[in-house]
Amino acid sequence: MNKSQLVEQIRQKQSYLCVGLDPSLEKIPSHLLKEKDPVFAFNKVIIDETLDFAVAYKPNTAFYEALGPSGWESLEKTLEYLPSSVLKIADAKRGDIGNTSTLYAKAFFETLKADAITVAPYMGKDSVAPFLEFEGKWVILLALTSNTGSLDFQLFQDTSGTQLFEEVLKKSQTWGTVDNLMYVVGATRGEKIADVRKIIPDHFLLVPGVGAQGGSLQDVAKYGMNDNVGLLVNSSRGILYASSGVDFGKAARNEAHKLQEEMEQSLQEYGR
Ligand SMILES: O=c1ccn([C@@H]2O[C@H](COP(=O)(O)O)[C@@H](O)[C@H]2O)c(=O)[nH]1
Repeated sequence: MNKSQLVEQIRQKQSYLCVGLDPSLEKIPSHLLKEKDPVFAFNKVIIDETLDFAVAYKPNTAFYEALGPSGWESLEKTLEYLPSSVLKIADAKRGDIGNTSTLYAKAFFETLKADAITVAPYMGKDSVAPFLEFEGKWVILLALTSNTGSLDFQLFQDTSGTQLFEEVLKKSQTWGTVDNLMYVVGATRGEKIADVRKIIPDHFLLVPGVGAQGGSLQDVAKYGMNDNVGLLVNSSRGILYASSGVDFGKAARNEAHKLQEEMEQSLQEYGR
């Protein structure tokens, strides 16, 4: 999915919601455990119920890898099930020396057919470039993450006052374009999104951290929205586990709908 198709979907659905598909066997409703593939059965209901309100889905690969081969199979089936009208993001946080990155890229873009993958920037340009060589695919580079540990390195300032995440943005934006490179910026750092936008006004941001982590959607919209909206805001647990009963699909739908309505309001407020 290219940028204009993504923006078109956002405008059509009046939503920039990304649903995080992070299923764990301990948390999915117990009646699904009798299914042959409980993880896929769970994801399928979540996708069916939220599709009206979401433009992207983000399975975090850890939740599948932890289950061994069957988990990988559930991930494959989930990505296959998602329609081409949504952006399929593999949240895998990969990145390694060049030849290894190429194989990660093949695994996620060619074998699993994801549209986008999250990549860690720490190993530098040659670890990210192989992902950017895949036509029509997206790299989503970690810039300023939502966890408290982002204080350890990402907010570290050099002697000129530049913070590490700012350096990551400044340098890495030359590696790709606004058509194949996005950035992860946590919703828990709402006010910092204004600093991010000073460096990369036009790139899309993938913003996790609303819902279970308590980030503010209003702040994200206020500081992060650009002319093309430029935002994909993720919620995983807040949607997936809105109910642990047989009504989990409807409860997920309600949560996704609530977020979509807030998003629609913000789109109107900022004239997008
Ligand atoms: O900075 C980051 C980067 C990635 N994540 C991932 O997003 C989801 C958030 O899940 P919630 O349940 O909505 O909190 C999860 O997959 C994280 O690994 C992040 O939270 N922050």
